[in-house]
Amino acid sequence: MNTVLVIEDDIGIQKQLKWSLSDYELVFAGDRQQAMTQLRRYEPAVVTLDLGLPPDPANATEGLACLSEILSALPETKVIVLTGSTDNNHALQAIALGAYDYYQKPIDADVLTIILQRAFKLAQLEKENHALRASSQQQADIIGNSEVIQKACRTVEKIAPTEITTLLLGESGTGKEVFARAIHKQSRRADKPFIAINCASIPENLLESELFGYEKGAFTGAGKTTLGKIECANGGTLLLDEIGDMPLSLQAKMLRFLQERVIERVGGRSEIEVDVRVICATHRDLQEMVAQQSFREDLFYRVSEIVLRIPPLRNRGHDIIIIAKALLHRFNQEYKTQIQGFTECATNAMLAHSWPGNIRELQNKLKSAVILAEAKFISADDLNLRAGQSPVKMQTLRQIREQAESEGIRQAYMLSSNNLSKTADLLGVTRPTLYALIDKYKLYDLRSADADNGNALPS
Ligand SMILES: Nc1ncnc2c1ncn2[C@@H]1O[C@H](COP(=O)(O)OP(=O)(O)OP(=O)(O)O)[C@@H](O)[C@H]1O
Repeated sequence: MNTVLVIEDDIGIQKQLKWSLSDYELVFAGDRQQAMTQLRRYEPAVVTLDLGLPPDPANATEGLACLSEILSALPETKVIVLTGSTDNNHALQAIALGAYDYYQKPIDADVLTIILQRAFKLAQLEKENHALRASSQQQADIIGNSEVIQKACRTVEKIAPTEITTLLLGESGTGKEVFARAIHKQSRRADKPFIAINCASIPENLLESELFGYEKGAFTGAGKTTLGKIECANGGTLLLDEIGDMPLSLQAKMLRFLQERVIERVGGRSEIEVDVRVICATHRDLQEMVAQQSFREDLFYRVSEIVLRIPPLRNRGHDIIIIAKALLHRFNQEYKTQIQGFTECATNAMLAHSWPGNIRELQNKLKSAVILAEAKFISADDLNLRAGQSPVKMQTLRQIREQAESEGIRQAYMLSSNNLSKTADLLGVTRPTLYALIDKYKLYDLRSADADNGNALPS
């Protein structure tokens, strides 16, 4: 049942509303202070507000102040202002301040119900729109349409809302940190810190104090109490990158933190509780390290409650080209160049290369190609790749067809200036078919950009 906050000091009207709006859960407030308490407690999508509130019920001053306070606390709230029958000016003032609608007393339950229904419908649409934008934004960093990447993205969507400790496995440069950020962004911790620490890049003797912090005087040079990365991530997410490189001496302390979610700063005596979601990443074979006793078995099971394998770039088929195009666009902007694309030889060479350094290697090659290229199209030579071989990885006919379809949709979309109706016309399909294809290939950014153009999304 939808909740409506009714801000009304007249007990008679409160009762009348309770009786006539039985389809809603009504919560009441008689003045501004109570209103704000109820607002924080219930976060209702819709509020009705009587402008004549105590201590000055004959005027609208308190009601208008209450309206401003509501909208600055929860700007999405739909506030329906209830006014006296001759109170047109105040009603307009309220609309100018951001009220959703106004309604003149005496109350007619049928009319008010219609206004409420519309307000809830709009609130619901806005919420869905935000979610859609957020999800296309969140996945926007992980570029790629290949089956393996889409599967990994689906796993991210499933694990993000949980608190499970995730282990990201993948070769160097495959995007483990990008995936860790995607999990964070889609979790309830999204507006809290995301802190990453690379266990391999910090000298063994410093890693403990980097992670756990230290008290003033804990060692020579410890001039003031300093928080470690774990405490800095409190409320948010901590990425322990290259966990396989964590020295054995520190692994026991890390295990205790993961089990009990308490830490002790170096040189400290008290236990500090922390609320941190942990994601670990490594390119090492942890199971092999357990077998060789260089990684604690109990820690291994703790960090790998769920394992997500990030596929190497060479297994992502045509994604190589999609990522290369996205990077080219970025570098064109960064270096103010106008390279238009890749020669056919360069495309084949990229598909044939085994990319041991994965996306980082692709980035580096492209960056220097963009800076050094002398023509409008980047050649295999510019990329320092051997030209002309055919792709190493054979794809099934279905994969080839799906990739072509998804690329064709993007091309038509670009040609029709980001307008989905025109895209559908260009492709010779109906709008519903196009939407179904966009869903199938998860091209959600097309939908949200189209909404920006003022076109309605299908329900
Ligand atoms: N799918 C992707 N699309 C575009 N860029 C990506 C993608 N995945 C990763 N990148 C980029 O590639 C680079 C390497 O990614 P990242 O640092 O996440 O890899 P990693 O696996 O954590 O590497 P390492 O193991 O060396 O720490 C980053 O600049 C990142 O922005």
